[in-house]
Amino acid sequence: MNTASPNGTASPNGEALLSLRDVRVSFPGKRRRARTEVLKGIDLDVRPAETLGLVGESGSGKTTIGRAILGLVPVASGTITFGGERIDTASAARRRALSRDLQVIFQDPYTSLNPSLTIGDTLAEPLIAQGGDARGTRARIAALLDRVHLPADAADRLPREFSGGQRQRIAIARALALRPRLIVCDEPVSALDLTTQRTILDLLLEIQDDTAVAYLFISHDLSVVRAMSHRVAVIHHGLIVETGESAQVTTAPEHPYTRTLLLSAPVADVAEQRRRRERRAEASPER
Ligand SMILES: Nc1ncnc2c1ncn2[C@@H]1O[C@H](COP(=O)(O)OP(=O)(O)OP(=O)(O)O)[C@@H](O)[C@H]1O
Repeated sequence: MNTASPNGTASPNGEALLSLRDVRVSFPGKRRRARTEVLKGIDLDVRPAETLGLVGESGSGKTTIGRAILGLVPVASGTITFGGERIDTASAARRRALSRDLQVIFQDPYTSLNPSLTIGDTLAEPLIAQGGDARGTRARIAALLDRVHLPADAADRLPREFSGGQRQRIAIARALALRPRLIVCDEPVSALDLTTQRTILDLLLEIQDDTAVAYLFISHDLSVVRAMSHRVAVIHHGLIVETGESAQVTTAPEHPYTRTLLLSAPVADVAEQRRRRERRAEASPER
């Protein structure tokens, strides 16, 4: 069975592209030699060409999952496999090779681009690192800028000449440079205003339609996750408490924490705010 998608395509079932099994990550704690376990046994699957939304409150461990997948924090136990290959134990050289297939877009477009490199050089870096020649690299940069709806002359300019939304387009172009199979999108629109958010989200959907790239879409914002994802996983205190089809998780959640998350999501509609207050009061009459 295929699942309905936010962008009209279907989410293919079957073999996962990325799998996390019982993944645990801990950091040094406040007391000497003590460690704080931040991920407490994460199980996750992202299928080819799908968007898995990962939602949870601040500090629940979302970014740490993304960083563990990218090899930026050590995994204490459990396994991460990508395309059938175990990657949590990959060497630095293998990691560099994996960056062809596994990419990331960070939250802050103001710090994620090197301020002293032109956009052309920023986009050329991964292409040259993977052995691209000068002519092919120039053509690919032009195609990437076109792909993210930026003019060709953007290649000669520096990041400071671009707005936050345009910088995020550049970060997306850089992530796409090597035609990855999966992009970890870590809060890719939360630093942007609402109108710009919509255009960046539309761009990500458009790119997925064209390229069948899979996204692990990390956000604290349930409405954004609902709009973007085929399936949604909910994280609470370092554990996945619920995973399911986006519509099901965001309208008829099974876990009490997901229900709380839904009721506390901000809404513009005043009548809906009132209804939620009433539902919250019913859910906890003692308050
Ligand atoms: N390098 C680190 N060293 C120590 N503690 C860390 C480190 N990275 C993250 N943490 C802690 O791990 C917990 C989870 O952090 P993480 O950034 O994964 O949460 P998050 O769900 O992405 O939150 P947010 O939405 O605020 O970014 C937090 O308590 C954080 O302080």
